[in-house]
Amino acid sequence: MLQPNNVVHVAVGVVRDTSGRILIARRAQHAHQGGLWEFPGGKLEPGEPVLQALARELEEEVGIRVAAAEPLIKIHHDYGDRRVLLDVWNVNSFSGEARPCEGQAMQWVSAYQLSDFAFPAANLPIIAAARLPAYYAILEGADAESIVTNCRRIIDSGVKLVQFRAKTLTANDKQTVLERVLQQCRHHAVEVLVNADLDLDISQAQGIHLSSRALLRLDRRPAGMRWVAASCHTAAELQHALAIGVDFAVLAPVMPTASHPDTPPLGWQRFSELLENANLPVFALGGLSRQDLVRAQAAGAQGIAGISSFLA
Ligand SMILES: Nc1nc2c([nH]c(=O)n2[C@@H]2O[C@H](COP(=O)(O)OP(=O)(O)OP(=O)(O)O)[C@@H](O)[C@H]2O)c(=O)[nH]1
Ligand SMILES: [Mg+2]
Repeated sequence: MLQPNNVVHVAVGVVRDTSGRILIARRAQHAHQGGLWEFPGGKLEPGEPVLQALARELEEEVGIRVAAAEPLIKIHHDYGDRRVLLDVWNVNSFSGEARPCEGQAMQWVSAYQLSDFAFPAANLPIIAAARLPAYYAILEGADAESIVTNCRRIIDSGVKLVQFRAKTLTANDKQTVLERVLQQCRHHAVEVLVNADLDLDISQAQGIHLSSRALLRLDRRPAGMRWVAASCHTAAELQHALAIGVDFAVLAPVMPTASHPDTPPLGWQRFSELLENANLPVFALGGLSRQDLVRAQAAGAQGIAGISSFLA
């Protein structure tokens, strides 16, 4: 891809072994952002396609041959002395055994250990993206029992990230149902974010999900939460999410939906344009199903969010 002359386009790999551990290496002291940890990768040569650069850099730096890679996230960052576009790919399929070919320190770590290491500033959203799954299910239901049943179906379908959005329940029921959902999810290592509009005690949950209205009212990230997410519909909302330190966003509606028939859909083209400067992981929402994952990732998304699509 052609970048403005002064932007350094970099191919970066989040390389995972069969147990899900991620490969990190330490940058040489004399290098740009020297001494900090990184995901292996490097600059594109003039005219070189990004996947070719990724394969070349991973072979040169850590001695592996990439068999397949999927787009994870693109980050634009201005270091003051250099502007970079980090073009980050998931590499789950490769041959050879990783080794530090340039004498660098190298380690395999779990996604959660990544925060124990010092990375360059641009890497914060890459670490969030590396930890997040590809599906985010929104848990709703007409009454308490159907919410608990839907939760079971979501868990059985293998989804690992859920937003609790039980808007139909009475104030009394909400907290009780949340506790049942949290218990169910904990058993299956499923993380739960609670919609902020519900106004519940969320100390046992893993995160909070802000509606776009709640997002715009805040001027800083809510404290004490592993995950802070936000619903966005516009570039301004995405920028505000980034400014206050939200970990990831949901951008909607991509396609027409029965639940919001009067809201014009963004379509994939506009969706992808909005993501160009988002600099944080974004799930696509609205009229989509699991089958749209490859399309969504090609448009720059972390993955797919949905209500009914996960209950099939
Ligand atoms: N590979 C890599 N580069 C990163 C990361 N995060 C980040 O800000 N960068 C920046 O992206 C640029 C990539 O440069 P690089 O030093 O890896 O490039 P390279 O392998 O081609 O090195 P070379 O210049 O020695 O040939 C640097 O400015 C570096 O600071 C990351 O996680 N991995
Ligand atoms: Mg490099």
